[in-house]
Amino acid sequence: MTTKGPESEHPSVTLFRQYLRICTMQPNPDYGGAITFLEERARQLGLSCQKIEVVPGYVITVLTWPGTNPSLPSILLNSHTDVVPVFKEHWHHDPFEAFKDSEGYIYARGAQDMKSVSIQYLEAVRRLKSEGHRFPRTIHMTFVPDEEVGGHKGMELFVKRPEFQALRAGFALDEGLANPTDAFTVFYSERSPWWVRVTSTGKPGHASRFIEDTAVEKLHKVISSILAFREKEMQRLQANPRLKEGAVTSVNLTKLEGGVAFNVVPATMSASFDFRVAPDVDMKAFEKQLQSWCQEAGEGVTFEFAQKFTEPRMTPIDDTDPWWAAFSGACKEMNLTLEPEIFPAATDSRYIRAVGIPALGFSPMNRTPVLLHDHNERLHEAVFLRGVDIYTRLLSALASVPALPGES
Ligand SMILES: CSCC[C@H](NC=O)C(=O)O
Ligand SMILES: [Zn+2]
Ligand SMILES: [Zn+2]
Repeated sequence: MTTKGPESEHPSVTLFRQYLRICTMQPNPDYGGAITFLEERARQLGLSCQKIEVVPGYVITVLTWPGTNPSLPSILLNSHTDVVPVFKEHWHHDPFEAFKDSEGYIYARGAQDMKSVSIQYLEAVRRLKSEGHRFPRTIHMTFVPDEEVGGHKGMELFVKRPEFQALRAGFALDEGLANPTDAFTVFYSERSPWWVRVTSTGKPGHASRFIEDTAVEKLHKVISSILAFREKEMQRLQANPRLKEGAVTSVNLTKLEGGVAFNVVPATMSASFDFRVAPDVDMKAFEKQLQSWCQEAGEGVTFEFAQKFTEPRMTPIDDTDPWWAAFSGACKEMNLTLEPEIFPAATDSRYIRAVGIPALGFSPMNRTPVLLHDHNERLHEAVFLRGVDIYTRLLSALASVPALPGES
């Protein structure tokens, strides 16, 4: 591909790179900078801009393009403004410079997750507006904080607010993942994060002795049970090529804490696990399973949750569903191949679905390696620009879905 000089760069790419330069990295995101940028976009696009502070310092920004039939439920385009931390020494370019190499790859934290999508929404709306289109359904673009640390000060609170109800969302789009093949992945559900800390207590003493009933011995038993379960789920995934990662439950041991000295047997030890529970799992039974793994290990072994989501939902993906028909129909017209899957991690879609709004996770990045949260996160400008084209068609289709039975 020939390299274009900066003077010939597509304005959507320039805007994308400007947004990437705002350092909204956790744990100290420059949310103010992002909001100022979005307010300016609203002004330029002639859209109204609402700001809803759900917790002091945590603002949801909503840009609205009214439809011609405001009595119809709206289309919600959600994206989060925060990004995850970087290990700067592993990057080939400054992660907040949005460097574009001679081939057209844009390197930046947030290039895939998910500042690309935010700008693609905005640029698709800009294009449709400038071409003079109007659609029956209102389109709201929500820009939310806090997603990367769980959304507890973002979307989780927002969906319970009257301002959210007032948007009257009938259908939502949120983030997905890149796909290295020619196809595009679309997510109709997601696994539920369960962060579990197991704490074991036992007899302390001098570390030169064979002390019985130690905290470590019992914790070791729990770890073995959970890692055996991990192995079983992994085998189940590997044995069935039809199963994708999101369809089984995963777990990783992510923290071990305890101990005071080499020669002191500690009275307490803990292990932290990141479970991602598949949406078809009976959650009550699964919690009982956790309980029995702890009980079987002996006295004084307990567990607590640092994160527990229990309301997974599936967005319909059969052709009789009008939203899916509009989404997949528009993709078909563009000759895009879709691969519907369950999102393996967690996004704000889980809160949207849990209040009864169908949502699809979709980030239009094909022929792109999955680099979210990774070093050298990058996106090719051509893939980015094609994404704007794709949203242009998708929004036209979704915002034109006629009144559904029961909608007025
Ligand atoms: C479970 S709260 C943290 C949410 C986070 N989301 C994106 O990576 C994730 O770890 O899935
Ligand atoms: Zn994300
Ligand atoms: Zn992320």
